[in-house]
Amino acid sequence: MTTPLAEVAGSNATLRAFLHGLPGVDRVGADQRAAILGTRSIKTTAKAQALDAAIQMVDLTTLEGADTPGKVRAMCAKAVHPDPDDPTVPSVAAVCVYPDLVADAVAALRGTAVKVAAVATAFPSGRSSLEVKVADTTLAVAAGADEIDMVIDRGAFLAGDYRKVYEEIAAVKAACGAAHLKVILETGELATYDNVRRASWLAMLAGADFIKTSTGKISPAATPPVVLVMLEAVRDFFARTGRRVGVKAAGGIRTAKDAIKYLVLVNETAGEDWLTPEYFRLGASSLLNDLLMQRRKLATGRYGGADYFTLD
Ligand SMILES: O=C[C@H](O)COP(=O)(O)O
Repeated sequence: MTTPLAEVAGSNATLRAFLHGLPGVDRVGADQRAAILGTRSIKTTAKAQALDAAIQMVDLTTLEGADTPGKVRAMCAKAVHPDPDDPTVPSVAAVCVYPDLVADAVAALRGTAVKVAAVATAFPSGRSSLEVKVADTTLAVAAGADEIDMVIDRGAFLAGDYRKVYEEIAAVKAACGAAHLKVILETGELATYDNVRRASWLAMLAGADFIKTSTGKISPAATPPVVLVMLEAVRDFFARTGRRVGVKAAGGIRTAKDAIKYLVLVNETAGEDWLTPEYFRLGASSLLNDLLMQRRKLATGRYGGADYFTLD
């Protein structure tokens, strides 16, 4: 890694040389380390803090073709007051919706600290022209989105056309203006941990504010070893550049137990500076209720039951 980073993106050849010059990921080592960290137990007091931290890091998500303005408004109400009977429960970080529902979410969240994230760039496949992807982003930002979750062109990435992926991310970042850009790698389609590391660096070089595992539409989605590899990438990128990029684990995260495993992974890999909604998010459509149930169980000794809370 001797090329100055400013020169790395000059051509596809320089990008390829840089990305393929990154140290290879020890697959067995990454799997084992993630598994070991996943078994770490934490004290009851730390668990209470971890549950609240996890709630504050949730991007409460609905990404269905059948989404309606009413469903988004209900989700926004839940995002602000996850448990209306318990005002001590913190709000989540953001809601995440399709671009056409941004205006409804913005109206519902006005005056609150909850951000509005929009998936853009022909989510989830990313199969459209750059013009369409930039327009998708521009419209979502104009409607009030604070954050844009874009997908990379996995076809171009897997074909080795890194420059195309870089240019798309840079163009979408420019279209974001003040909005934060989360770049979805769709790790379940990248085949190897080495590719996850390369895609992470490529996204960061192109200007990502966050790197995100998955769309939630492909299996496997977020897994602890993949998130570990991404956390190592943001840590190493920060050491090299002084710029702190966030990580969003998204897709298939359903339980408080799994959410806490990710927080342990963040703490042990990137460090506690990343343990804030500014730098770590959990993208999930149906995690919040389990976090609320476990929180209540810890406070009262009893489970409230899933039907006690409004639907995720
Ligand atoms: O960005 C977040 C994901 O789409 C959520 O996926 P999920 O429905 O598996 O929780």
